[in-house]
Amino acid sequence: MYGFIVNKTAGSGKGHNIWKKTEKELKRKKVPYIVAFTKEPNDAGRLTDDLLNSSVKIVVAVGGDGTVNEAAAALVHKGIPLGIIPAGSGNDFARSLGITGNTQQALFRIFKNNPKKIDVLQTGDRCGLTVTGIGFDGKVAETANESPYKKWFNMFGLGRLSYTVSVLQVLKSFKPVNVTLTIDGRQRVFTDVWLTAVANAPNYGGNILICPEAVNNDGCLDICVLHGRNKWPLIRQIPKIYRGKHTSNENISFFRGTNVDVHSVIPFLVQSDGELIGETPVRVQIIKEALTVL
Ligand SMILES: Nc1ncnc2c1ncn2[C@@H]1O[C@H](COP(=O)(O)OP(=O)(O)OP(=O)(O)O)[C@@H](O)[C@H]1O
Repeated sequence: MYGFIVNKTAGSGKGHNIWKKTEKELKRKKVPYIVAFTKEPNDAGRLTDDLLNSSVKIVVAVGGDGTVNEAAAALVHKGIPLGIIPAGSGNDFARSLGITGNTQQALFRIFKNNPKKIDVLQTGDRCGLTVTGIGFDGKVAETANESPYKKWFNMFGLGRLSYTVSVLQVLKSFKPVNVTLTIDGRQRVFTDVWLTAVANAPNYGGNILICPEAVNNDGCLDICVLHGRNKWPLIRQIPKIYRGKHTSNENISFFRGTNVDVHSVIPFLVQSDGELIGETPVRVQIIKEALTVL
């Protein structure tokens, strides 16, 4: 039995149409399923907990990164696989697994039932699947999520552009600060840090390849630090950062580890999977093979 958790409001209402398509296909194929609809934030986690107490053998999240994140957090170490039908504006985690926006293909992938164990990020007490971003993109997540244009871009199928517009907005006012990273016990101090990205998957923010080498089942965090007093050298790198080609630059440093503590002189906002989750100081750890995905 499949258990579907559906956020009809994901992608500014795209979730509703995508569920209609999915349901039609399930009925056509006479697939046994139950469905529960989210009504507010955190419902996906609660509804997944309910499904774990039923005869459901596979949980499928129909929504964006927020919905998928909540369902995944409830499935950590439970061994029940998570399938995804992308319906959000970013869909970064789905994309990192190679799941496209084609609903039928996403559903066929679930029916194929080829489970894979992956690592997850733990940021404070929160579970994450893609990237925890500290500093610049914490502010970008706040700006994008509160922006009136996110809804409009979504309506025209241009959800990824809302992140780009937010990046440009935050660039105007953001002030870098000194940051200390302690990676597996080794301390590193950076001046004028814009962003520390701690990744389990290469992409975030609508397919920005911030840590192009990140792999979700290698037991490692990939860490990228953007630093420098002057913003222009970093701005010039933005097109390269989008394509993951920013790997040799004096203002950009990469590290690997299993555990990183991030302290900043002034508190920096922290986002994980696109949701604001707090401020520095923060600890991010990898939890090896904690989630099974389809
Ligand atoms: N019925 C609902 N009404 C309002 N908010 C909801 C509802 N159901 C879920 N939510 C919340 O909406 C938030 C956004 O949902 P989701 O991430 O699925 O879509 P999105 O923001 O459009 O996509 P993405 O995160 O990929 O950009 C989630 O954090 C979720 O908790």
